[in-house]
Amino acid sequence: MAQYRRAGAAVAVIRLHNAPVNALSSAVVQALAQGVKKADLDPSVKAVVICGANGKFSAGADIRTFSSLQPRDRPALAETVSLIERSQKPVVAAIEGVALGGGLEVALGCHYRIAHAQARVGFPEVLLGILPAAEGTQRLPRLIGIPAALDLITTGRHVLAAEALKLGIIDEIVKENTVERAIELASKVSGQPLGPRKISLKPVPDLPDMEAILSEALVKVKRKARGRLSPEMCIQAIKAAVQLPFAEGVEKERELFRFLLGSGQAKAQQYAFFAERAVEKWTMPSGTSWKTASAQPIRKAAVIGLGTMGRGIVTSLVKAKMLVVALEQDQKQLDIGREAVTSLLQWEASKMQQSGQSQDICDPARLQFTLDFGALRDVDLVIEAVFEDMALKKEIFRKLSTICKPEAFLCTNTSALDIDEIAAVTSHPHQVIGTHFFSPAHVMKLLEVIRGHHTSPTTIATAMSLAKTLNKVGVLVGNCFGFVGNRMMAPYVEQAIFLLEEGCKPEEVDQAVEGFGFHMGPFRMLDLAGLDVGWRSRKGQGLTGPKLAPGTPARQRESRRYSPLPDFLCEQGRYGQKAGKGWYLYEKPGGRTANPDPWLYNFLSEYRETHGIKARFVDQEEILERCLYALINEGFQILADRIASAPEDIDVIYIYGYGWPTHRGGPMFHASTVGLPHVLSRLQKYSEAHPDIPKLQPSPFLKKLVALGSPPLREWVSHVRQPSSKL
Ligand SMILES: CCCCCCCC(=O)CC(=O)SCCNC(=O)CCNC(=O)[C@H](O)C(C)(C)COP(=O)(O)OP(=O)(O)OC[C@H]1O[C@@H](n2cnc3c(N)ncnc32)[C@H](O)[C@@H]1OP(=O)(O)O
Ligand SMILES: NC(=O)C1=CN([C@@H]2O[C@H](COP(=O)(O)OP(=O)(O)OC[C@H]3O[C@@H](n4cnc5c(N)ncnc54)[C@H](O)[C@@H]3O)[C@@H](O)[C@H]2O)C=CC1
Repeated sequence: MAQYRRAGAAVAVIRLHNAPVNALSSAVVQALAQGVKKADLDPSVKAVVICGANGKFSAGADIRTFSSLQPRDRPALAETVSLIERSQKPVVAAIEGVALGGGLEVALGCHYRIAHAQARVGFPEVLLGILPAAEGTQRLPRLIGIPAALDLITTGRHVLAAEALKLGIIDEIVKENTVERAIELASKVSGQPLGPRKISLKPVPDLPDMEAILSEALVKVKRKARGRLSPEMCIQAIKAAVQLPFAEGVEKERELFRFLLGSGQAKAQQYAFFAERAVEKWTMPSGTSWKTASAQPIRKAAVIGLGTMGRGIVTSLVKAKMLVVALEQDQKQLDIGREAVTSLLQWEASKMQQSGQSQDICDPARLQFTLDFGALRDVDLVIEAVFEDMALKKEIFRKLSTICKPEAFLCTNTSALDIDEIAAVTSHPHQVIGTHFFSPAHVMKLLEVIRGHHTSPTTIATAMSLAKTLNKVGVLVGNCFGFVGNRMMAPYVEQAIFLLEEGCKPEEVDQAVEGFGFHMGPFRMLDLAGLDVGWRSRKGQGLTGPKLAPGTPARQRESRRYSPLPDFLCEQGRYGQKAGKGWYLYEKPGGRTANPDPWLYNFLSEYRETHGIKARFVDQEEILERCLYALINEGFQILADRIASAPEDIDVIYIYGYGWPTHRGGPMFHASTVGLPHVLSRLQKYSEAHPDIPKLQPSPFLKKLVALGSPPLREWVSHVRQPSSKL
């Protein structure tokens, strides 16, 4: 928990010990406090060093214990941090690996801080829905000033040792032997006055425009947070550091922490933290899992197609220091792709430079642009990102099967198509897998990994490991049209469009959804993605266009309600942002500011008139419930079909791929929070009102869970019927 030893004659070393990240459980905190007291009482000890086992200082408070914390609990960690600072003997923090959250608070209680060059420090609490509650919001501003403290505490970003030194968080960087150097320093400074080293005694560095800085920060976080409480509370705590003496500031910090802890958002964000880690531990319905399958190393990869997705995928691979072959269909597209990739890599390099990281990512020797499939002979893995066209994809995979080495992994970035159909044209279907990146692929953290019927565990392990290498979160899912993410998106978008027919404006629907916390409402999202994408898919399915049977009613397909509104927009060339008009009007083609469009209002009125629809007022509650509960309902069906193996998989996909607000924990977590009987009853109500919309009819699995008394989310999958014909 915390080992106490003597180093030389006069220095005591306290080593935090709680694998894997030295989380500060109450036992660790207690042992740390005992160590500090013991050193203080021992006259032969002249100085103390605090460090962590396994090359890590500490990743902070033990998040797993938060669910059992009562809002009234006194944070023992804060008392220990004070105890360290009050020590009569100099205490030096030797920071290796990470000092995050409570870990950094412990370090700030120390009188000196030495860090290894690769160490990272930060206050990520805001990302867990809380704030640094062991006096961190009061010490950090005193140490580094208000603007830098605001940045660190409200974003939760990790800071590398070099930046931490510049900011004044640490006193010294070492390249090796961090603990030994800390022991040397401790010996050297013993006997020196400690007053100037106690951060709590320092004033917050004054600035003439302090009020303005704090108010601007508040406006900024409110705009970005979309209903998330913790960033705003962090600012209030920092404000207390400016306005109140230390002890009163600490009281305020505790009060805000208690409020956040009881808010429900903290629970959702902590669930999301563990869900992200749980999805790494994938299991196939056969029982094969991450424990037994091993990934193959990928040194050289190829990307086919350098359009919207391919260029971002290439950038991600290059950033991860892989050798990359980038292939296009003709010289013109190759030149366009090369230019796009080069500028993305330059942008990445400048970002890395700003954060003090090395930026040798643009090394041209690692990247080869070609039109020649022969250049793919020795690659370990290929990612196909050509047009969403089954015939074209099959042609490519047939070619890959003959050209690539037999052990190469063949991945497709298709957003919805059947992985098995693609795999069937190759001679190694067990090495074919879906790797569904999200746009922009070099930014978005999600990688939906789709296993086909024949995909081998090694192929899955390799794709999941690729996600990690690319600094993404891989989620393994089953094969069906749209997989998990896009399959759930379909009923959500469908409801949004039906709501327009019934009387809403696009901005009303978007505002309701954005008010819930989404980055973007459905119509802004559709305009960004391009309306032609869905139009092509609907034409392919015969829902519109030349394949549509003559005489098909305009608003019905196979006795289900259908809205031709998006088809009509596409027929008018209103493809969204790229065309300068879609559901909104933009300042120019490619413009980004969505303005309400009077043309669309007229168009909607005429459409309603033509089809005899009487426009009605739809309130925010109905907008939200119809869009979100239709999406969640599909999530239950996906669990029942065993396309996702746990609700956490769905939630992580929605948080990282579709901008679902983290403070609401993901769609399935949200359903568990509002209560399954409530979701069921609302779906029942809406499906009775709209019997021609099958996606509003409650999933039998949701009904089953309600009948079982709504068990907690972690038990849902144990109630899924086995086995499923899908697998
Ligand atoms: C008692 C009441 C006190 C109230 C006072 C409040 C005091 C505060 O101010 C509150 C806090 O400290 S909150 C904690 C702040 N710290 C963090 O958010 C760091 C979270 N961890 C990380 O970022 C990465 O794990 C990290 C960068 C550290 C490592 O990343 P890796 O990719 O190498 O490894 P992971 O797979 O993420 O993690 C390995 C295993 O460790 C578990 N874990 C990580 N941090 C934890 C933490 N702080 N508490 C408990 N478990 C933690 C993680 O879940 C994973 O476990 P398994 O999934 O079982 O393997
Ligand atoms: N655009 C998006 O937001 C997302 C798209 N996807 C999927 O990714 C794939 C690619 O989509 P986008 O990048 O949007 O398409 P895109 O139209 O922007 O780019 C496709 C590229 O493939 C190239 N290409 C076509 N045939 C080729 C061939 N025979 N050999 C080499 N290159 C060829 C084209 O020249 C073009 O540059 C599709 O399957 C799509 O469904 C997946 C996730 C998101």
